[in-house]
Amino acid sequence: MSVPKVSKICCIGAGYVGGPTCAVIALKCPHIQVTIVDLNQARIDAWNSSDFNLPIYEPGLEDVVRATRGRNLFFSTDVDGAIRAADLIFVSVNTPTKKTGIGAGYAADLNYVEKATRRIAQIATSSKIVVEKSTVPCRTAESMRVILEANSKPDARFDILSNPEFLAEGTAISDLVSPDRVLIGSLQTHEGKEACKALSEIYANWVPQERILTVGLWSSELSKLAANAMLAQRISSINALSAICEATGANIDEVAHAIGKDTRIGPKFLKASVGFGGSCFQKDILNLVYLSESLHLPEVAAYWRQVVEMNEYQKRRFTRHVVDTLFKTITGKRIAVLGFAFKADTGDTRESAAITIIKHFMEEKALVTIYDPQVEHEQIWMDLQEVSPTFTLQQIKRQVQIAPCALDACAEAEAVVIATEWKEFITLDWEAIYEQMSKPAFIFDGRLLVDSAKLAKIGFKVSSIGRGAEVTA
Ligand SMILES: NC(=O)c1ccc[n+]([C@@H]2O[C@H](COP(=O)([O-])OP(=O)(O)OC[C@H]3O[C@@H](n4cnc5c(N)ncnc54)[C@H](O)[C@@H]3O)[C@@H](O)[C@H]2O)c1
Ligand SMILES: O=c1ccn([C@@H]2O[C@H](COP(=O)(O)OP(=O)(O)O[C@H]3O[C@H](CO)[C@@H](O)[C@H](O)[C@H]3O)[C@@H](O)[C@H]2O)c(=O)[nH]1
Repeated sequence: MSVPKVSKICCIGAGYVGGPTCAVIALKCPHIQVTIVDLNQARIDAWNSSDFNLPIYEPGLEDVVRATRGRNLFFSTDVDGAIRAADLIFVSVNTPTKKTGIGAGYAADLNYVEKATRRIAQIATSSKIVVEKSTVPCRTAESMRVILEANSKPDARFDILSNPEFLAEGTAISDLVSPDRVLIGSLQTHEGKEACKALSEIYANWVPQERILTVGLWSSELSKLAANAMLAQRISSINALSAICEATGANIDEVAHAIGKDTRIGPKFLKASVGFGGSCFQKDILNLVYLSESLHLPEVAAYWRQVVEMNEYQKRRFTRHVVDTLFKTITGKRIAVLGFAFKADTGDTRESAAITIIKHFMEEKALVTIYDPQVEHEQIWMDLQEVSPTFTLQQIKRQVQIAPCALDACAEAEAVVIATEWKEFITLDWEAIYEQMSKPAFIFDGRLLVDSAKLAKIGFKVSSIGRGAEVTA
């Protein structure tokens, strides 16, 4: 068997990964027709919208879609048609943490992956390369293979590859255009290696060969969980140190800079924060914890679980510090929360630290005003309802407001909390904000974003994560 020729690609799942990933493939491979399909009609309509009001906010994404949509990139709800036509199918559906049943709270819910796999087996009338793009537990490809083989038509054979995605939201397009590496896992059989070559050739249209790593299937699957666990572990480590800094007068930025200069450690992912968020870190570590427990490795499970526990501690510690500083009560006090997304340059709020912090503020009966430049208001209400099921939406709205700009959010507030590292918060008219706030005016910088000395000069009482005593004028 020779390397299969790929002229048509189907991507199942038009979300944060499927959309940008396959849009960039379409951009870089004009000779390949790429169809991204989803069951969610509203999402597909947004991808197809005439004013390019795309379902996700990602810098540079609109330009890529403008250049390719209708040329060799198509969005559709015709899942079966796209499966039938494709030579290669990416499975890029969601794999959230299970909420109920065996492994609830830890294991990945593989229901969406299984449904997509069964659909492929049912519909395909010719051979396909099926690529796991979703983040899945180690050996999921084996389950996919069994399902596909048990249900396939006589002329259809399937080769399964693992090709985890490493893009980060907010920088997805540059990560995809210039990835640190592309990882492809395959069975080490002749057919597996040929399928791997077919996918490598697609990436080779723009990714240098030395950055395309080909490994075994299980190594590829595990590497994705491992990469996220290692990245999150760095953040929990620096956040643990930030607590020591606050208690001793050391400065976490100085510590991070000093240790990051060691080339064995490196400077990235050492920014102390109010806690990591996003749809991946927590989910993937919990998945690794579950995997370790399933493999009867309780010490390994406990080690990784601690990364998530430290993150929860950091969020609790931050809220407690706000309450303590505001004279041990925030009941009825106005608090402006700047930022609701889990990081800057995205409208995504999944597992955002802001959600947990605001929940704690609501429990303390504070009056919260939120401003975020990208997050849809409906999303904020949905997130707050989900995190506080004992509150009705009406009750939430009595305590929480959403402001159209940062200045409005801060008006008459007693404290400003910076929860997301949006650049625009650095250059706000802080003097005007100070004028409008109750005094003493507090700022709690959960992202080490603003110039605390400058703000202290204006009159603010500034408190930054991982910095000793509060900076005041
Ligand atoms: N978000 C990220 O930055 C990121 C980065 C790397 C990897 N991942 C992983 O990629 C996967 C997808 O993540 P996401 O953030 O894009 O999720 P998402 O929820 O944004 O998108 C998944 C999409 O799949 C669709 N879908 C589910 N089942 C389907 C089916 N049977 N047929 C057609 N469509 C179906 C859903 O409607 C949804 O639109 C996850 O496993 C995630 O862990 C995410
Ligand atoms: O030094 C840092 C770096 C990040 N964060 C926070 O950590 C979270 C995650 O940030 P980031 O990793 O940049 O964004 P994600 O989009 O969640 O990307 C991660 O998760 C993706 C999904 O698996 C992977 O593909 C990426 O490689 C991995 O970086 C965010 O809340 C950040 O604010 C910090 O607090 N300090």
